[in-house]
Amino acid sequence: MQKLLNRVQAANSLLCVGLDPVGDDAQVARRLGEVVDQTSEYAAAFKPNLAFFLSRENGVQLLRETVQRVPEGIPVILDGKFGDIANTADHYARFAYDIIGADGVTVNPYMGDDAIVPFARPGKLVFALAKTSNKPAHSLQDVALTRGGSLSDCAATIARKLDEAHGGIGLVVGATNAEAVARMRALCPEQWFLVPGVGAQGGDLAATLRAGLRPDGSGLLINTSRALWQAEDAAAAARELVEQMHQLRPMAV
Ligand SMILES: O=C(O)c1cc(=O)[nH]c(=O)n1[C@@H]1O[C@H](COP(=O)(O)O)[C@@H](O)[C@H]1O
Repeated sequence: MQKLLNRVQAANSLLCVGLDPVGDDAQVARRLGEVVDQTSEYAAAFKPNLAFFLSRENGVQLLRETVQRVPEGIPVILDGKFGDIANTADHYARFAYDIIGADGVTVNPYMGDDAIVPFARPGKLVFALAKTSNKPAHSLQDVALTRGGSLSDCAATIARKLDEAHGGIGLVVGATNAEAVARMRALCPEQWFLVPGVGAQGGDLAATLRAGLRPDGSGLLINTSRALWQAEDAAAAARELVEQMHQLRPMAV
């Protein structure tokens, strides 16, 4: 987490710039460069979504170039929502870290601990899906377990225990349900949450910060993707979000 902590402090920002590139090849190559360059000053992290690269010819190469363009010191979280058994997960980890050069990943914990642990390497960040931003997922994640709590509570608890054992493991919690953010924070008081859903999905930034910030005023990475990609002035849009965070945060990071 050290790279993330250093960057959050240096930029005084909790903004994660999501990179979900759409358009033709020429537009995408140009716009990716613009968004990275224009938002870097305000970015605590970048989160390229793997699907948006894999759906293009030469997408892996484009992803590598994009990661290389991110200034030194800003963590890159590869959003692949990886989630396979241990030996397969190990290959995904090699792809994300050794081929792409990412500092972190998102993982889907449905297959259990061994879908997560191969990604836990010194200096790397692993964000396990716990309570996602999309409403249809709740028919699964809200299932009540006979032993108490819901499936998403269980995912959060697994992530907390793995963090205690391995370090560097956080949660993905959607910004579309502030109550759920508060619940996840109650279950996992210390961990970092990657929080998508502000912007195109209509998540409430103020309510999310109130519900999810730790007492030290940190612990959340607020992701927005389409809102920055589509902005006429990505720098201004990123700056505005960071300024809103400063106004809403009870304490400096
Ligand atoms: O893991 C994620 O990043 C993720 C989890 C989640 O619960 N909801 C969610 O929207 N995401 C991702 O976050 C990004 C949200 O994009 P925007 O809705 O355009 O800001 C996309 O890349 C999604 O795949």
